[in-house]
Amino acid sequence: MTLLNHHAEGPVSAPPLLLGPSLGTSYALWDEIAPELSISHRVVRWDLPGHGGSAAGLVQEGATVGDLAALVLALADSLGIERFAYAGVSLGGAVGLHLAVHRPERLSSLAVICSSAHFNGSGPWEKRAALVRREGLTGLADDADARWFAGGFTVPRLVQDHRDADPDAYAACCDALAAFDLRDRLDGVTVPTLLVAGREDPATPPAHLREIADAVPGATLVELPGASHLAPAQCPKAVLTALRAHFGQGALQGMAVRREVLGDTHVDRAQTRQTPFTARFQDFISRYAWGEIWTDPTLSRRERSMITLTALVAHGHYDELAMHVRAARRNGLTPEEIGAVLLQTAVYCGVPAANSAFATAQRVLAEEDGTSAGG
Ligand SMILES: O=C(O)CCC(=O)CC(=O)O
Repeated sequence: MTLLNHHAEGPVSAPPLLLGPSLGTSYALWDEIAPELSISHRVVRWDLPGHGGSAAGLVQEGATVGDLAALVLALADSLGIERFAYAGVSLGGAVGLHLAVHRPERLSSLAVICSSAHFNGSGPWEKRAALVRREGLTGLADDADARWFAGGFTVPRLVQDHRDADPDAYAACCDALAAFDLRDRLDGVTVPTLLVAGREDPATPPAHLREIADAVPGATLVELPGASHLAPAQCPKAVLTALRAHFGQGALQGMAVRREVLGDTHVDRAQTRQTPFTARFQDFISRYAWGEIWTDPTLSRRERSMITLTALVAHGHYDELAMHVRAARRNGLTPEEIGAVLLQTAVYCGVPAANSAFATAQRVLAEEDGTSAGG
């Protein structure tokens, strides 16, 4: 299958972040931002069909945002990326909203920039698609600066990309915008969502982003003064700051839970011992184990402690077991309950494993509670 043209940067082991472009542009829209984000993420930016380096034949007349989202998922699949953070501008943002509504299991976090849950109905886009199918893109590209940028700013490369886009693919993308309306699905979005609006954006003014922010539970809205429709190109620093804060949230939240469960002493020690070599691993633990798994309310912290103790016994990780016996006490398990968990591991993990586990737990409980853990 032909894939969307894309550019990947950043460590392959870093959390994936996909960046989507707006109509008429290419992944060059992210030139000022992607290299910065790739310090902490595996950044994959992609081109719309018939734009940049993507084949025009990837979309046909009557295309939908769902079709574009399917192409993005095919790209992610081809790169072995199951779950990813996503940021998109305008049509690229609509793709992100579609994924959040229809394929939430694929998204860890979403940023929708200068975009909307609807693009003012089908009329203007049907007209634009017909114009481009008839006359090509030259006229529209000539006017691009006024639609995309504020205050005489321009990015010649992006305007050139607009001029060079394939008219039929561009028109098919207009068809997708014409049919797009997710307003009545926004209250079901569960992925952490950031909205970024350009105060000077004539295409998707702040009211469009505010409408999403008001409907999506827990969403955050940032409005950028001086930014028009292509905020990542015109105000890259402000957009980068907003994206960093949003996509770094998992690590912050995870660190708070990590401290609650493992205690400040342990976490401070781990932080002090951190080196450039281990920093990525420490960040991964905070963000993923603590920011995603331990924060998931489906199971209580007591239940998670019981599962974790069992898994550590099963694999003979006695140093980690000692740490998690302390965590289990902090999560409310009594010494008797910890003993009952370890007794059960004797059945499912084996008596020698449980024997070592009891010795470890007895030592820790004696230190923690100043008792001999029931003798
Ligand atoms: O180029 C424009 O006129 C803006 C088009 C729009 O709002 C959709 C997009 O940028 O993806």
